[in-house]
Amino acid sequence: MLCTTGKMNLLSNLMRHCPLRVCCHEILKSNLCSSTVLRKKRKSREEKKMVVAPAVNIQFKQNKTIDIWKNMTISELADATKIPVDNVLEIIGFIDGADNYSKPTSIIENISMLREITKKCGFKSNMIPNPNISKQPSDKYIKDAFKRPPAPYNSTIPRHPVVTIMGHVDHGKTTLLDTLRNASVAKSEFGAITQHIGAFIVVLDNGKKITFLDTPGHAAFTTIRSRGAQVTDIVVLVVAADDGVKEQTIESIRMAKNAKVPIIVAINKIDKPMADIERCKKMLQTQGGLDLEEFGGSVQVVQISALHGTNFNYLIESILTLAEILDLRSDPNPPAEGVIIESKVDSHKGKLATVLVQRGKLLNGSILVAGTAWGKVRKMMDHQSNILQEANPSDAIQIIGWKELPQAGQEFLQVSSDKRAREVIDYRLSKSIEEKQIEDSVHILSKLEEHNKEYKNHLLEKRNHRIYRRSKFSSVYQEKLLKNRKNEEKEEIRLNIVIKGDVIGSVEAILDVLETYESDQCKLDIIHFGIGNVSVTDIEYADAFQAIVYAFNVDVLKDAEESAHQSKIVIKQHNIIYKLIDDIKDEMNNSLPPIEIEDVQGEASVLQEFLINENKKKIPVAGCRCISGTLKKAALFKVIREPDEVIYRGKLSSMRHLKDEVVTIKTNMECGLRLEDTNIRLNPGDKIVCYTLREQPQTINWETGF
Ligand SMILES: Nc1nc2c(ncn2[C@@H]2O[C@H](COP(=O)(O)OP(=O)(O)OP(=O)(O)O)[C@@H](O)[C@H]2O)c(=O)[nH]1
Repeated sequence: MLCTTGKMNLLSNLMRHCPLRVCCHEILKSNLCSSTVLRKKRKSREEKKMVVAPAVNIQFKQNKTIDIWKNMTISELADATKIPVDNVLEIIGFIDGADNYSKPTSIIENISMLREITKKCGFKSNMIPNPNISKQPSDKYIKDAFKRPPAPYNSTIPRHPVVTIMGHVDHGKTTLLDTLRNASVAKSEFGAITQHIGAFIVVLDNGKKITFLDTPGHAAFTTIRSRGAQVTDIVVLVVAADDGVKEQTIESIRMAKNAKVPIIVAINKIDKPMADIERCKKMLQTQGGLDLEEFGGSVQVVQISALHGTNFNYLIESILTLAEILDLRSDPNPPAEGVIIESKVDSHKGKLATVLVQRGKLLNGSILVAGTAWGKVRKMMDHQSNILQEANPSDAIQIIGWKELPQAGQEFLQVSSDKRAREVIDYRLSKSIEEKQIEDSVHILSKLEEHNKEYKNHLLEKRNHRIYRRSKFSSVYQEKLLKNRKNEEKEEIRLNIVIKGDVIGSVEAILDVLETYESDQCKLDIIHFGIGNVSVTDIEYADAFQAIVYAFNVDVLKDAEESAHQSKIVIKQHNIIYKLIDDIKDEMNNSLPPIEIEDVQGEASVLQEFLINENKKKIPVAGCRCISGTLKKAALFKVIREPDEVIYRGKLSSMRHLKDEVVTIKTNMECGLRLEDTNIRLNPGDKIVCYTLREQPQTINWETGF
């Protein structure tokens, strides 16, 4: 609401300009205030008149009609009437029940109120639909593009299987893929040259096809997990017959099972003299948890030699049989949908992406969106560089025509036009900025929380230390403290790392593998990851969190190298994923404190306690017999009371044989032992163990994470 002075100023202004003075006097009479108030305010009105009242020439009752609409704002009304917004607000101040409309942004949702205000401004009104409605973001109209709902079964047709090869390092995945790829080239009419596009299709004599994904197996699974999209239909698990089930064999089985993708086992290298097929099968059953067909389960096993191409026909047959059982089908009608398998910038062809079509027919000229990238299909090619006019479900093809490079793992969708693609991208970009802001604040909050926790632990540690020093080294208390400390340490130990890689596929593959290495002893914290050479920013991240930088297939920029040197940040470069993972595992092991191992030197049994006088105090001495090993005075001792309670840990202040102070006592010798803590009383039957401490490095058991 306007203050009375404001109203006065406006009124005086109106009176000067308004031809209907009576009307204004009426307003004055009915809405404003009594003559007493007027008199009181006159002085100040006169003073402020020139300053507050804008010099406007409002032509009231000009009978002009303006367009108005529901939810018009005060400033929109000011624009329509051409009255300065301050004056419109002042006019509103005279209207009963209009108190809510006190700002230029106030929305007038009440239509009769809107008409009243327009009338008071001296205009007639013409009601029109809100012209801004198409410009306003609305929750009801989401500009994103989505997958279509699944097609009914009877409008789908069979499609060929998409297969991923997985297995332990060096078990023959690449050799198998190479032999299959070469076979597919040899079969082609022109014997075209294959190029690596991340996938290839094998066409059989009977016309049946199989698409093999030639990306690292893990990358294909990352896609499944991150997008919820089923990229691969079947996993061929390669196990070397001379090596059996190994760590990454188990990991591959776990990933396939998690993604609910069926497995066919290819026992490879059967040509090798050390090949032990039966041992392999047993290991797959017991360690891998696979129910093999010949033991009554459903997992097919094929024995092959990837090097010599032995039994490839059986492998192909097994894949086709399983595909038939899986009844793989898809909707053949446009628009197309699928997944980006790989993407890169080619120096000749520009931005290229290998995509797997999962649904619909993809034609030249189609407009595609993938994440925040879009493009128009200018050219489609297979792995033999054959130009294609169309691609169908389960086909893996290379596409040229991207405006921006899409990322591996993203789903692509066909949209109706360039305009629609831009609308989707704009929407996704604005949403991703919002999401990034939320993510950043969550990250900061969680880091703050962690910091608070660490600070609390620090206080706890300090407090424990104070109590520890004050206490009389009570052995029971020491035991408890040791236990507490172990628990606290458990919470605190973490390895912080930064990961940089050459392409998104490899970074995702690394992240995916790391996800499977969880340990309660040491938390792995990936504080930052990305694509490209290691830069100063990466070093800054690492410095802030005291992290190690892992560079996969990328270089370290010169200034980043200097910055790392100055801030003593370790950068480790690798070009084999498993070596990098092993290195991280080693670092995790190294960050664990060594555990203390007690090496028992000898044991004594307390026969009787003697109390000797010393400085008017009675000091207990244990009369013992050494029952095993040797007691060494310089070592540590613990006293164990039945049933199994350690009541003292510490040193001896004296060790005597008869009257002599000695440094060792051998088995069967009798002795008098005096503990450093003279408050500990001893009972016959107590056991006194002499031990030394040895530090032993800890290693994490990856099977259990402990
Ligand atoms: N004798 C024999 N050697 C094989 C066979 N298959 C693969 N090899 C050899 O085993 C070694 C490793 O094969 P790769 O195909 O590179 O194994 P991989 O699983 O792809 O290894 P990574 O890419 O390191 O994970 C190579 O020296 C191959 O020649 C086979 O059937 N018989």
